[in-house]
Amino acid sequence: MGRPPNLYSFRDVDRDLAPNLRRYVLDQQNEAFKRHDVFRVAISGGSLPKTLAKALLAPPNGSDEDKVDFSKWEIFYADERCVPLDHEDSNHRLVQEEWLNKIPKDMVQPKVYTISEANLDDAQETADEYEQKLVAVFAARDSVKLPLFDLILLGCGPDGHTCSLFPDHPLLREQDAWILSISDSPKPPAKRITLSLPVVVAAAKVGFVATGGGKKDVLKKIFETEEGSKLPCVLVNEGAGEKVSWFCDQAATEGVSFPKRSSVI
Ligand SMILES: O=C(O)[C@H](O)[C@@H](O)[C@H](O)[C@H](O)COP(=O)(O)O
Repeated sequence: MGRPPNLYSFRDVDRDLAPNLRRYVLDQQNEAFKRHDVFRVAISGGSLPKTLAKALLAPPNGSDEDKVDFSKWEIFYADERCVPLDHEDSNHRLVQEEWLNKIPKDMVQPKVYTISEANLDDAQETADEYEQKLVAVFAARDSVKLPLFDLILLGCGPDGHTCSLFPDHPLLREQDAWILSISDSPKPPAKRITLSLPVVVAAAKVGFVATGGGKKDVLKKIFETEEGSKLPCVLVNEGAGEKVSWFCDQAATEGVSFPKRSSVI
């Protein structure tokens, strides 16, 4: 690994973490606009969309750097469950309810790339169809090795999983595909699709959001013990190094002695 990831620990989610997460996401948005006038971001489900809404739907401070321009956002799912888009297990439905539906209607809405509902019984087919959507956006697979997201925002499970990449699962060894299917997810529902590890590691930036006392043990494993060395979150830290930032609260980082920061500025 080159330089280590950044670990931020904030006192309070609403007052400290959310404004810092906003600043971080908008920095990545502004950099992406300079590069190609569009912001391509992938997001997970879990508790992340709620925190993201707190960060991104807050009133702007009036400065140029603080403008969210959803009209140039392209949102993808870092992982998705193979269920209809209006199903209670759908990450898209969760993201809509927690965040997207709350974007003021007079703003141009972001473009959202959802999975196809055509073959949900067949997780591999659903993964292939989603990969084709990425190919159409990021260029043909024979011309680029990997899609380059401007930002991937992820959660971290208590077992150290991220996206739908679970500890010790053979999918972690996949080097070629962009989107993978899993039919034996230990976290229900069993059938899902997920970005592959090489796609996550290739992103310009990767942001994790992990809050609450329930994340304390896994964060200690990820940042401090050899036992954590094969966990999917550790593989992202090792692969992407300083491109990775962890947005945590004090409850989650209690007892973690890895150097912590308390502001992105
Ligand atoms: O579809 C999913 O199950 C999620 O995308 C999953 O990868 C999630 O991000 C983690 O399990 C963390 O979830 P919490 O933030 O709720 O702990």
